[in-house]
This record gives sequence, structure tokens and C-alpha cells, in this order.
Amino acid sequence: WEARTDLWVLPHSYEACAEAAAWLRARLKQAPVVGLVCGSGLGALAQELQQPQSFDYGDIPHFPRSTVQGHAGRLLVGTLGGCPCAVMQGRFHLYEGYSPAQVALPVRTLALLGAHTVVLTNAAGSLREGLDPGDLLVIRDHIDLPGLAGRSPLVGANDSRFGPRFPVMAGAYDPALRRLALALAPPPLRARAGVYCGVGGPSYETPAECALLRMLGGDAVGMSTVAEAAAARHCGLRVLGLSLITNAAASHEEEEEEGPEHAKDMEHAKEHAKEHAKEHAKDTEHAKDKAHQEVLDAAQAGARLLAQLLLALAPRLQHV
Ligand SMILES: O=P(O)(O)O[C@H]1O[C@H](CO)[C@@H](O)[C@H]1O
Ligand code: HPA
Repeated sequence: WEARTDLWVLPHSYEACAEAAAWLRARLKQAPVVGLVCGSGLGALAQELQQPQSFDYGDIPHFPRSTVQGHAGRLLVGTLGGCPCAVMQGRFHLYEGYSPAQVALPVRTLALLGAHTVVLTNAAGSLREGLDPGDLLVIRDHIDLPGLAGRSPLVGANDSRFGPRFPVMAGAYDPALRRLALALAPPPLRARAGVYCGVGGPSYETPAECALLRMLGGDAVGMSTVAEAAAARHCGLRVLGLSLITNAAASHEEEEEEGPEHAKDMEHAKEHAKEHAKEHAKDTEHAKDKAHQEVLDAAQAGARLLAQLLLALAPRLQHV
């Protein structure tokens, strides 16, 4: 009999985060003070990072794997505008089957590494007229629908080494950081403040669900960010949330109504796949995931301006 000590570490516990942080600390030239989480298709936000060290999530103890297209699954640590920064190229989502605590594990790991601030970016659907693809919503507040239903990373025995049993979420998105982001955003991003609705996904919202979220006061909707923000506030991190609008929420449904065009696309993709089953398997996959592909394309198109904003912001984030 040999004791399986690894079984004592739950994949989402303080110990798991501490092991991940210790593994990284042993390899890092410089500890990050700011963590940046890249949303879908926003991996290019790391392009301005100087002298980056790169770690595959698969190598970091207890890190889940990225399973979503547009999330590379890599942690880069370097300096952004002189500020020591960790960039997560890829995040974890509830719809991938991860628990809320697994979704929050990287943010907690960054906190244990010594970060004091996280910038959570995402690709999001607009719920408002006039908030268009390419626009930036600087998150003022969120509605955490999974969290309200008990799917929060803070559910379970509270570990006070992270934070209190009942953390306050008023002012969760740091007002000073928000003002700074609004002031520094390049004009074409048409930045404005608003409310992000976090949903479980992975299905996109129905028009009726969008109407509901609008009634609740949501400006944009996405399937991430809120669990990370809750965990970040629990452990005392400052949070800046940035939603790059990639589509009008529920607009995919309108595409469905167009019928023939869409049907033709699908037929074409199917025929193609029959002819060249192997090489073109990916095309079919893309046809099936057309809506997400649109999100990725729009995110990639906006990433340059968002990277510009982050480069301007980073030196201002370095000191609390
Ligand atoms: O929130 P991020 O990770 O940017 O991704 C958004 O894009 C995906 C849907 O296209 C969903 O995962 C949604 O949450
Ligand atoms: O319309 C959307 N809904 C949910 N998540 C999203 N992520 C990008 N766009 C969307």
C-alpha cells in the first residue's frame, strides 16, 4: 500500500491553487501583479507582452484544459507597458462541464502569486440598441445568473484564507479602474459603462430570454466572467471587466429565419465533407459552429484596439 497523497488535494481547493502558484513561482522570473484573462478570440491581447514566459495549462498542476475554440490554453507571464502581467490565453466555462470553483481556479492562483488586480475580458452579445459589434462595454456591474441559482465558486465550506463567508459585491468592478478604462479607450471602441449578464450557456439565448435579460437591466450577455469576478472579489482582488461586443444577442435566431441561405450553407458544408471527409471535417465543424465563428471573427477584429487600451492601462494598474 502506498498512500495516494494526491487524493487529498481537491481540484479546486486552496491547496490546489497553492500548488499551482508554487509550481509557477518556482519557474517565473518575475511575479505578476496584474492578471489578464482573454475572452473568446481575444488571445492576441498578449501580443504586446514583453519577454513572455509561456506555460501550457496542461503542465500547471490542477489547471483544467481549454476545450473551446478561440481559447489557446496557455498562460503567458511578462511585462505589459512595464507592468508585470500574467495573461491567460483561454479561460474555463461552466458549459465545458467545469465546476464554478474550477472556473475560478486561475484567478485564485494569480492572487496567491501576488497579483492585486485582474482584468477580465470577454466576447459578449449586445442586448441594447446602439451597442454594436466592435463596441466596448466597460462592466459597471453584473448579474450572475448561475451564481444566483447556487452555481457560484463560493458555494461550499468557506476557506477564510481566500476571504470571508459573505463577500460584498457592491462596487465589485472597481470604479476608479472603470473611469480610467473609459478615459483611455481608443474612440473607435465607443466605450461605455454597463451591466453584463452571465449565463450558463452553451446555447445562445432565445429572443424571449434576451427580452428577460433586458428587463433585468442587462446591457450585454455572455457565458463567463461572473464566477471569476466573484472569486476575485472574495480574495480581495481589484476587478476591471471589459466586454467586447461581437454580435447582437439572439441575432443568430434571425439568421435561422432567413432559412434558405443558411440551409444552403449547411448543404454545401455537408456535400463538401462527404467528398473530402478527412481534410474537410473541420469545415463542417465550423459550419455547425457558425455562430461561435462569428463571435471569434468579431473579437479578433476588435482585439487590436482592445490591446491598445490595455497597453495604455497597464502602467496605471501596476500600483494600487
Ligand atoms: O466569455 P468568453 O470566454 O469571451 O466567450 C464567449 O464566447 C462564447 C460564445 O461564442 C462563450 O464562451 C461566451 O462566453
Ligand atoms: O450572444 C451571446 N450570448 C452569449 N454569449 C456570447 N458570447 C458572445 N456573444 C454571445
